[in-house]
Amino acid sequence: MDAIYFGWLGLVIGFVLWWWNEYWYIIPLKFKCSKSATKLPPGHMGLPFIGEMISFLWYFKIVRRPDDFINAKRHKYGDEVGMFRTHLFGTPSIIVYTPTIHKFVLHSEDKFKAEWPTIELMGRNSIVAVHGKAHMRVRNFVTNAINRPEALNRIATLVQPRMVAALQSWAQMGKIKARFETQKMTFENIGKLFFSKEPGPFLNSLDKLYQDLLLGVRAYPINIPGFAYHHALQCRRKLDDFFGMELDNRKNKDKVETIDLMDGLMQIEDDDGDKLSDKEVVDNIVSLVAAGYISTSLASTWAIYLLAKYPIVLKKLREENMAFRKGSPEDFITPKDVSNLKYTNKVVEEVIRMANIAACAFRKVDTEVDYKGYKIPKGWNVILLLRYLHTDSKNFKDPMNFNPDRWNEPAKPGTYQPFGGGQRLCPGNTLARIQLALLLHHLSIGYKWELINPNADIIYLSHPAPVDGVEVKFSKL
Ligand code: HEM
Repeated sequence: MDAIYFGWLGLVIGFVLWWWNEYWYIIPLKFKCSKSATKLPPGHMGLPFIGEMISFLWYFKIVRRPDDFINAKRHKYGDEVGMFRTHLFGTPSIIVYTPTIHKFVLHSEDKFKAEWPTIELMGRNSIVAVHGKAHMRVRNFVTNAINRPEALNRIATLVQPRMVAALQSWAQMGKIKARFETQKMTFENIGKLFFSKEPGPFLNSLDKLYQDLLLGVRAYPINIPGFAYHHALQCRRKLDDFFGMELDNRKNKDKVETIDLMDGLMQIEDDDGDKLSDKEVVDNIVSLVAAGYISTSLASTWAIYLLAKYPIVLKKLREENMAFRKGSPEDFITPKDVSNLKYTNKVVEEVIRMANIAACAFRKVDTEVDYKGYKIPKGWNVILLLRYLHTDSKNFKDPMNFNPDRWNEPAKPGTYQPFGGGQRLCPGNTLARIQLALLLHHLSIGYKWELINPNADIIYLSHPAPVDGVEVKFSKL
């Protein structure tokens, strides 16, 4: 009798929990929709509070097939409009996964606002935090500082010595974890390019501050001692102190030469002759380092991994780069050489496509939107699954195959968005591409390497990477 009673009770509780979010979020909206011709996108809102997080984590963390999260939904609800409703990261959300709707969302900044949950860590004046005209203004400064021709020319000159030194030291070690070593090399180059600091104990301490800051960006914003977010805020304050002092030192110099990104941010003037305020310079240099650090180093890690997996690609890459080799493998190449390295540039794109470093982009719906007869409710999140564009066989033939030759033809419009799009298109994309091409040059002409665990699993959270950190045997050619 008891067993039957508890069985029924369990069923009833299960039923209520399963449908709770639907009643809570959807029924009021459906009532509104019934008065208009629009309807909500298909989908399910999951359990109270956690929504569909279990399913998301199941695909991303446990079975490690992230794209099947969407495939399962496509299978269940069909492919009508390229979006589903769900509840993820504590918020009712719409997931979008086709080029057309990605374009619509990325190019409608007035309707879909980029929003960071932990904005204090990036700074309220940072490019990622501001909107509308304020965003355009800061963005102009930032893109100008990074992408001025003289800034890009400097990149090639400044990053190659550290790259060459790092590769030589890897060969001496004989066995490395590429993820760890590329991270170290990237931060040393960022130190040089962005704020002219040489490798050493001080730069290492800044590196640690950034690593902890970035842990806080992905953590729940609980500002209590012992929590990652609280510690990240402390790191942020220390970074503010450092960059504030650096700014004062630079302002007190008689003659300021534009040598790095921070100088660029300090000096550039807009059409009205205005410069960024001190706070704006600090917030933006902090967030540029944060945005460029792990992303660029992961691209390098993936290049090492994929080239080891695909020796035929490495052979072609080597042949092309050998032809551009100057006197010795340690000699540097110029940005002009890079633009002539046609196959290398295809390898760069293919690494970035396969690596899917930024799996998603997030937006908050600012005003209710009707899209092709479907309602996207105000206040919900929109999650753009950038990675899914690159792994969908509708967009790329045999998508899981690392094939730089696919770039003999341009990608179909809207299918390749590793750097996002619209007004928030990554301003560091050229910098990231050039750095990767330079690394590919020096790697391919001077070194050989072999994966120690060729079948290592791939993890997808917080960033995609082989679980062993890409352990390789590394030596001179
Ligand atoms: C392979 C390397 C990189 C990848 C895959 C990448 C990816 C992205 C993506 C997808 C976005 C758009 C996010 C959104 O729409 O919400 C973005 C924005 C951004 N990225 Fe990158 N990024 C990379 C390297 C860099 C570098 C090197 C820098 C700095 C120099 C940088 C700075 C930024 C900034 C500041 C934004 C915000 C732009 C804005 O809000 O207007 N990124 N990045």
